[in-house]
Amino acid sequence: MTTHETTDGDREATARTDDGEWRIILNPVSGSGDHAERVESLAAERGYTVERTEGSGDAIEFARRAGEEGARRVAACGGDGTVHNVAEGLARADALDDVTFGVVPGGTGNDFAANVGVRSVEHAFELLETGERRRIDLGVADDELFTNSCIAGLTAQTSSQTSSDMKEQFGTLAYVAAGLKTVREFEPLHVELEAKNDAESQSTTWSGEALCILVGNARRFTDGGGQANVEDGLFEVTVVQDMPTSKMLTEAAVQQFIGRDTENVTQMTGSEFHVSGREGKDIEFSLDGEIREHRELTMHVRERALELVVGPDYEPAP
Ligand SMILES: Nc1ncnc2c1ncn2[C@@H]1O[C@H](COP(=O)(O)OP(=O)(O)OP(=O)(O)O)[C@@H](O)[C@H]1O
Repeated sequence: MTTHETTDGDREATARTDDGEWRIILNPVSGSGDHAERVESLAAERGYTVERTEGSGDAIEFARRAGEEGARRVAACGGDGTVHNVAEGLARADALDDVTFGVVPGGTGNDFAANVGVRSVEHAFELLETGERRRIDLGVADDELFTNSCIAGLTAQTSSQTSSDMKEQFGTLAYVAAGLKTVREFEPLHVELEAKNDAESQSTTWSGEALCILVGNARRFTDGGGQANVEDGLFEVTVVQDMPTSKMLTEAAVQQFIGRDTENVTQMTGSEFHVSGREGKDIEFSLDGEIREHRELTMHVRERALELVVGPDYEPAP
């Protein structure tokens, strides 16, 4: 039994069905699809419950049900999309405050797991028992949660084709340049952007033609300290302005050399971020790799909204 504070201060008792064990929502087709049996057997040894998804909406539904049934420990096993969907399902059940969240990497990129120091399936199982718990920020894009990042533009289409190693090794511009090579035609985004920092009543605006907009909550984009701090209540936003590919490759080299951003790359931070297209067309956004379309989008940070099991290498702002 736990109690919840209601808005008018009354304490409301809620029956919960916590049995103290983990409930793992498993995407059996993520990554190379060879993790499911291993995960099920590790879970069975420990008496954890595994729920296998059978279709694309299942992870959200299973997580929502877990939240409604009062599960206290819920883990997502899959890639970034699975983590995204499980967090979203818990939010829909209004259960984020009541749950400890775990990540078992079983996807292709596993960016989120890597960012929070979870190295492998076996490592994840060790951590579920003994790992440190931290409260991390979540992003909200209109009504949908994201854990890692919200990306618009070129990289929204290509992020799934570029490994996270590559992003880390070569930095944002090289990553974007690599994206350009894989897409024959790409129209830059004509956008107006505004980042607001509520705590400091500051706002930064940008308008122009962007190749991509990277809004990071936890994701590592550049090797020069460009990772968003996942506990500071702020997004780290990187905007890459449209420029010829040849220039981009030169800038990528410069960026690599000086370790910070260049003329055509703008950085902003804020607890709120607004993107609006100037051409009345929908813009494709990748929320943790899940593609959505919006004509405009408002994002805000839910500061320290989720208790997460992290690995020993975890640092909020490496
Ligand atoms: N049983 C299933 N059958 C088909 N699709 C599924 C199933 N379960 C989940 N999905 C879909 O799989 C996608 C999530 O894949 P996920 O991102 O976790 O793996 P990945 O793409 O291999 O890894 P990463 O995003 O880390 O590179 C979601 O879009 C989800 O809807």
